[in-house]
Amino acid sequence: MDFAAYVRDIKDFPKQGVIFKDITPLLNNPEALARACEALCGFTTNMKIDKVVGVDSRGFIFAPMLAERLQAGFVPVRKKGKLPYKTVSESYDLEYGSETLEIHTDAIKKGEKVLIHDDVLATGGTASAVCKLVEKLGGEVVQCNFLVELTFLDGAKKLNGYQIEALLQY
Ligand SMILES: O=P(O)(O)OC[C@H]1O[C@H](OP(=O)(O)OP(=O)(O)O)[C@H](O)[C@@H]1O
Ligand SMILES: Nc1ncnc2[nH]cnc12
Repeated sequence: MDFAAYVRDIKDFPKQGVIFKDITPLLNNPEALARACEALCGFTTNMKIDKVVGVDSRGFIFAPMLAERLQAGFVPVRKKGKLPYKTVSESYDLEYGSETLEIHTDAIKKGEKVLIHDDVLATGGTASAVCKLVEKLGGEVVQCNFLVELTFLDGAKKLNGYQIEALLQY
């Protein structure tokens, strides 16, 4: 399927100079949504996955669907101040700002195999912060998968040593 036909460019959002990859047309189309989910699952064939981590907020769209299909648990990584229990946190820069992400301390057990999912890999700041959070809890990151990778922003370099998969590359 031509997934690219369902991702549109929005110029200067959320800031001047950024070309925002908007995945809502893909979410809006039942066939594209189902095929995208299937393809993301396909990246993990023959892998044992205990937990799927989704990143606040657009990572929350597919990560629970992937978890259900992979018979894994779902773990939300949230922006600062949103998780109610004890957390560990990590601050980072992304394409258009900086942020702090948090995870519950009991969300991942030592040695668990973890798939990290987010909609977009841009500079890699977000995903590498999430890898650090998982590892702080003793989890093993077995793959980071994305709908979209903006290769010109070199996010893969920041994720050196991790397996990265993306449905679409620009
Ligand atoms: O590779 P990076 O440069 O770190 O950028 C990628 C991150 O940016 C976006 O999230 P954003 O923080 O805009 O939050 P949102 O999902 O709530 O829109 C996107 O969903 C990724 O999480
Ligand atoms: N250009 C972009 N489009 C959509 N999400 C993003 N997150 C970081 N950069 C982005």
